[in-house]
Amino acid sequence: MIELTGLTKRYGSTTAVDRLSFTVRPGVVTGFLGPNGAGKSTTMRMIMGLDKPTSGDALVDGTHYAKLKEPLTRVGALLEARSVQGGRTAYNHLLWLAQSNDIPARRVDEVLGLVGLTEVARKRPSGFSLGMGQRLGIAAALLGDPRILMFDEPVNGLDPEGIHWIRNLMKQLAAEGRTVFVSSHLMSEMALTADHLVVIGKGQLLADMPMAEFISQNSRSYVRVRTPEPERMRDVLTAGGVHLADGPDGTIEAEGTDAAKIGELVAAEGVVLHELSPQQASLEEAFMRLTAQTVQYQAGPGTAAGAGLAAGPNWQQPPQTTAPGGPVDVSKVDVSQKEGN
Ligand SMILES: Nc1ncnc2c1ncn2[C@@H]1O[C@H](COP(=O)(O)OP(=O)(O)OP(=O)(O)O)[C@@H](O)[C@H]1O
Repeated sequence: MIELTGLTKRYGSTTAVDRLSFTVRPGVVTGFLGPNGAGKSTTMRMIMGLDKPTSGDALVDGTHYAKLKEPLTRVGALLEARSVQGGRTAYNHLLWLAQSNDIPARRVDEVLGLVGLTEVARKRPSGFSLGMGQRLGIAAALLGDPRILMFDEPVNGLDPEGIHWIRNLMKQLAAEGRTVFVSSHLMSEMALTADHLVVIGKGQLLADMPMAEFISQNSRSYVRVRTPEPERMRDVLTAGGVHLADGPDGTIEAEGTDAAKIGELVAAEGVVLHELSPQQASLEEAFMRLTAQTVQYQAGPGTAAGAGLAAGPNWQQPPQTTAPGGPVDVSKVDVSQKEGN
């Protein structure tokens, strides 16, 4: 278990992590999301004792990482900045780590096999591709067979087969009852991997809840309708009490009702439909919507994000999201450092 209590980190006038309190529990994959600069890496570094909190606490299994004896057997981590001694072979790098934590040498061969690097075990990591480097970092994290695993952007540089592999690996590690905490920018990947989400923006906690709840709380459900008779259809549906919004490419988005009701209303008036499809928001949409006002580095006009396509031009303001420790109204999160836009 990983427990954060009021964890805060300031660099001069920048508050990178702002009173974060949450618990990462065993048995599920917990995704850690936030826009660029939200404070994910800083949080993970503090959990690993690599950065000292300005205030607050980060505990792994009830203690500080720095106080763990043979830490690799308790916590395995792949952090963004990997430190692999260029002169050592992959095997010797892992062997050196194993020996420093009293881990038997045979475990080195095991983890090399597990991550698919057996054939290059005697090669130096300086010649490795980004994906191979990630695999070596994952091998190091798994070396001590720890109960707690943290991965910062683990699929970075991996090919589709590698991404598939790490997804299954994480699920398997969680199914074995381990604590698995993973950050990623790839929403589609996170949606397939994580059961639970912790979302931060500008260092503050925005959400801490199961994936399904996060998507339903932070997204709008609607039915997409396409018709060659838009005016007639608008009249019929509006008269039927359905709220309508303009969608892309001449589609109409009907809110607050289901496809069956819309079908019945238009059929009664003989309006022709070319499409009637309920829309389920994706994790990406829900994430963009929740964090829209906490994004530090934002694209300018003319890009998808700058044009507001992420949230959709007709979307309402984000709802209040309840996080442990109190509700956070994202519209009130400090946006004073926001750039551009
Ligand atoms: N060593 C440092 N000195 C000064 N500022 C720092 C330092 N490390 C991080 N920051 C700042 O703290 C904030 C959080 O950075 P952090 O790297 O933790 O965010 P992140 O969520 O991991 O971002 P990304 O998704 O882009 O990796 C940023 O504003 C960053 O510029």
